[in-house]
Amino acid sequence: MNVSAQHSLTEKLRIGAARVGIGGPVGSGKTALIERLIPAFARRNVSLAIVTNDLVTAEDANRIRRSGLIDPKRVAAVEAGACPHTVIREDPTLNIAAADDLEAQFPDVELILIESGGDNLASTFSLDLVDWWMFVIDVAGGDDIPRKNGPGLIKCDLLVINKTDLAPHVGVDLELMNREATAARGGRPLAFTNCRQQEGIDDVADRLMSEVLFR
Ligand SMILES: Nc1nc2c(ncn2[C@@H]2O[C@H](COP(=O)(O)OP(=O)(O)OP(=O)(O)O)[C@@H](O)[C@H]2O)c(=O)[nH]1
Repeated sequence: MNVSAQHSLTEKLRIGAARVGIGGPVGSGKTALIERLIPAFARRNVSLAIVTNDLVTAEDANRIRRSGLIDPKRVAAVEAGACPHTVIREDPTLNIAAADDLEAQFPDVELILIESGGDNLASTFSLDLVDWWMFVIDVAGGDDIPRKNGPGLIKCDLLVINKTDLAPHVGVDLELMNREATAARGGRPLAFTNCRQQEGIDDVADRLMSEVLFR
């Protein structure tokens, strides 16, 4: 994490919940990752709230509310009405307001996960909105994705490569993907997950515990 991000994180923690972005292409498994992280944070006694972003619906928020994993009132929906990155980067006002509202309703909240709508590889989060962010790609999108050097993949605090269970079915060499993604990120961290079989989820949760919540 760079110095300004660290500073922003320290400032934010002093006045409220830490805010963590989850971005990535359509269908890479952002909502599935949140559904796995909710119980992982419950086991770690972290008070959680969630903001989802969709284009013109509240589809992802309703899916999480229906899951029974979290109090539905702790899930807020933002309808972007535009390219998803506009409301997480250019003008994050709607998302900041949604997170502020959750904090006002639930003063004990320690961590707010903000899921972007599915976007392209150039999608990034404003540090006015989040303190730390993940970018989720999936194995089925192709093992050439890390070689494309998209800003989302390069700049995020943690790259998550999901759907490892599909690797044998789509001819992806996970070791090669690991080497190329690590090189593209200059050695910064990445995690492999399989949300279907809950693999790698605890590693992601533990990283957030130490890097974001300092616990
Ligand atoms: N095989 C497999 N399927 C997965 C995994 N994670 C998610 N999926 C499936 O991939 C599809 C998309 O997952 P979502 O969690 O909806 O993806 P998303 O990134 O939130 O999608 P958008 O919000 O539309 O951008 C669903 O059918 C999931 O069940 C995984 O690790 N393995």
